[in-house]
Amino acid sequence: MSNPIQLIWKDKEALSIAAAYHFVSAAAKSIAANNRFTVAFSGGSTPKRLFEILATPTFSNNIDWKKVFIFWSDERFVPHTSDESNYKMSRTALLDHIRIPRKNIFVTPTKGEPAACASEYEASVKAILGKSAQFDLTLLGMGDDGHTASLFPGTTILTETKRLVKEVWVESKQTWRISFTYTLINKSKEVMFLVGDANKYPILKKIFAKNSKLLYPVQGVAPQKGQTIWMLDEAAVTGK
Ligand SMILES: O=C(O)[C@H](O)[C@@H](O)[C@H](O)[C@H](O)COP(=O)(O)O
Repeated sequence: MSNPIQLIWKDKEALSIAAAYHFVSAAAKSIAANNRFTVAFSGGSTPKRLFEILATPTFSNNIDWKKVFIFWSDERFVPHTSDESNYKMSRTALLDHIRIPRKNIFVTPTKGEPAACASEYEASVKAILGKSAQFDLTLLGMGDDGHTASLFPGTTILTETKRLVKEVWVESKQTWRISFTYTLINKSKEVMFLVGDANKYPILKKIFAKNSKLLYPVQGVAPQKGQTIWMLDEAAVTGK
């Protein structure tokens, strides 16, 4: 496990542009090495801005989308047409504007029972990634309660070790979610957190403190063989 890298940008816009450059370069490297780029998207307003930037020709023309395979690190258990859907957000911000084969987009199933949908999604992950279950890049955000993906404080998924994807009941939101587990996230070659805004400061301060205690789900993200990059803005690291 490599030490996490922290990069601090002036504001959310600068952070998103930097993340877009990083995404282009990560895609190019993976495609050069393995002829494909496997990436997990996340929800939240920060990834949304990244996706909008990636949709502009400057960025999208530099990505060989035919070789990009997209999953979601977590999804709300709502129809794909719902404004709550992370897939819908990604579609409107990015996927509708690029030429990517439909077969490269692995939308989280959200019809029927959450447990069956989670198993089905796990099977898709295994089918595409094979035994290694290693994404080239996993994008994550962080909520102001310290959750990441749908690994919320106090939920049973936090102690799941066998599964790669699981359904989770989130009491605080009275809703089902489908989420990657730590096991899957921590196999990733690279994890990139996108965290902007002053409301993230109280948690960042605690988790980046020397000898920090294990307090929040986000602290369980530690890729075994991969690299974590925190893309932060000044507001998130100063609280101002
Ligand atoms: O579904 C959710 O609970 C949110 O989408 C969440 O997972 C999100 O990633 C963080 O709250 C960060 O969101 P921001 O990028 O908007 O700060």
